[in-house]
Amino acid sequence: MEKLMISGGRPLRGTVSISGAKNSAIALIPAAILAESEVVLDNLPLLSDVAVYSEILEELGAHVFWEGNQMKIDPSDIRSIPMPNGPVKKLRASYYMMGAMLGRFNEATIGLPGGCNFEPRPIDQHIKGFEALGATVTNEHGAIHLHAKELRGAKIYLDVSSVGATINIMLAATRAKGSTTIENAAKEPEIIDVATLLNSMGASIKGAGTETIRIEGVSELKGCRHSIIPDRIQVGTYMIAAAATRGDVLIDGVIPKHLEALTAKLLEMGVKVEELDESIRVIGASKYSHVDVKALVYPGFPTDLQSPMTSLLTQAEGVSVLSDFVYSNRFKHVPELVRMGAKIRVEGRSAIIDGGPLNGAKVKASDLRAGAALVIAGLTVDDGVTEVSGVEFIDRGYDNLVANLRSLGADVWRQTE
Ligand SMILES: CC(=O)N[C@H]1[C@@H](OP(=O)(O)OP(=O)(O)OC[C@H]2O[C@@H](n3ccc(=O)[nH]c3=O)[C@H](O)[C@@H]2O)O[C@H](CO)[C@@H](O)[C@@H]1O
Ligand SMILES: C=C(OP(=O)(O)O)C(=O)O
Repeated sequence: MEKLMISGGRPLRGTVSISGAKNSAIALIPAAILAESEVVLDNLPLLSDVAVYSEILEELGAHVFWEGNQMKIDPSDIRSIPMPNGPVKKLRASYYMMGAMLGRFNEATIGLPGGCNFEPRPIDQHIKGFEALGATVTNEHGAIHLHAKELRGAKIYLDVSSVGATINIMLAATRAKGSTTIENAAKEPEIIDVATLLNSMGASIKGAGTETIRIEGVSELKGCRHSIIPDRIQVGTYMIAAAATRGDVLIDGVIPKHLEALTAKLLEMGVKVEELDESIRVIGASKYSHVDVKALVYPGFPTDLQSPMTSLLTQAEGVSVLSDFVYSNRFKHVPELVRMGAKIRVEGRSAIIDGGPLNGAKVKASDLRAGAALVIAGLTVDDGVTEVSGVEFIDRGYDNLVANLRSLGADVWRQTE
C-alpha cells in the first residue's frame, strides 16, 4: 500500500494539461460493445477505473488494445457470460454493463457495483428504465439478472435526474424496437459525450444535454473513432488547488463552460479566474471571502467538487456553508480535515466551515474526492507534512497527480506504507 506525502506551503505555479473525463471513459468503454466492429477512443485518461473496465471487456472476449491515451476495442468476439463477481465488483460504473449487455444480447448477469460508497447509492431508476424497455430484472445473491425477449421503446420519467440511469437507459434503448423518451434526464456533459459516440456508431439520439432525450432504436451499430471530452472534475480540482495555495496556474485542455458554477464561486471568493478558449488561468489572492455553496445536478456546482471545495473554504475568512443536494452524506473528508485543525461541523446535508490555517497530520482518504480534498488541504499547510493513505481511491480519478503537482512546484511524493 502506498500513501501520499505532502510538504505544503508552496503556491502552485505553472501549466498543467488535463486528460479525458473518467466519467465519460467508463461509459464509452462499455458503449463500444454495442458495435459490430472496432471502436477507437482517444484522449483516454490513465486511471485504475479504466484498467478495470478493460479487464471486464476482455473477460467477455472483446479484444482491447490500450496504448497511452488511446484504446481500441474490437467487440466482434464478445460473448454473453454472467459476471456476478470479479472486476465488476471493483467499480461503481460496472452498472453500465447492464445497459450495454442488454442492448447487445437482450440479457445480462452482473454483480452489484463497487467503487466509492460514501453513502448508499441506489440503482432503482436504472432498473425502472430497463423494465420499461421490456426487461425482467431480478436481484439474486448480490447479482442483477436482466432478460428481455425483445427490447421495446418506452417513455421513461426519471424520479431523480440520475447520470448513471440516463446513460444506462440510452445504451439499452439504442437497440430497442421503436422510440424511447427519457424525461427528467440528467444533463451532465458526459451524457452528451456518450450520445455523441453512440450517434457516430449509427444510433439516433436527440436531446442529450437537455432534460428530454429521444432515442430511435436501430438494428445495428458500427465501429468509429471518438475523442473523450476533458475531465471537468480534474480541471476543477486543479483550479481549487491553485486558489487554495494562492498560486497562479494555467489549466490546459479545458472546456471552460463546463466549469461555470465553480468559476462563479471562485470569483465570489476573490480568486482571479481568466477563461480562454481551451484553458483557464486561476490566480490566487492573499484573502478570500466566505461563500455559501450548493452542490446540485449540472449545470449547478458539481457534487464531485464539494469535498475539494471544503478544503478551499478553510482558507476563507469567516463562516461558509457548503450543502450537497445530490449526496446528502458525502462528508467523510470532514473528520479528516478536522484532524488537520479545520473548524468544520456537519449539520444535515451541510458542512459549516469556519476559516483558519491547517496543520499537517496523518489522514485517510475514504473515497476519491475525499482524497483530493485531503491533498489540497495538505498543500496549504505552511509547516509540517501531511500523510494521506487510501491512495488507491485517488488513483481511480486523477491521472498523473503526483507528477502534475510536482511540475507545479509542490513537494509531493508517494511512499510505500
Ligand atoms: C461514474 C459516474 O459517472 N459517476 C458520477 C455519477 O454517479 P451516479 O450516476 O451513480 O450518480 P447519479 O446521478 O445516479 O446520482 C444522483 C442522485 O440520484 C440518486 N439515485 C441515483 C440512481 C438511482 O437509481 N436512484 C437514485 O436515487 C443518488 O442516490 C443520488 O442522490 O454522477 C454523480 C452525480 O453527479 C457523480 O457524483 C459521480 O461521479
Ligand atoms: C463518485 C465518483 O465516481 P463513481 O461514481 O465512479 O464512484 C466521482 O468521480 O467522484
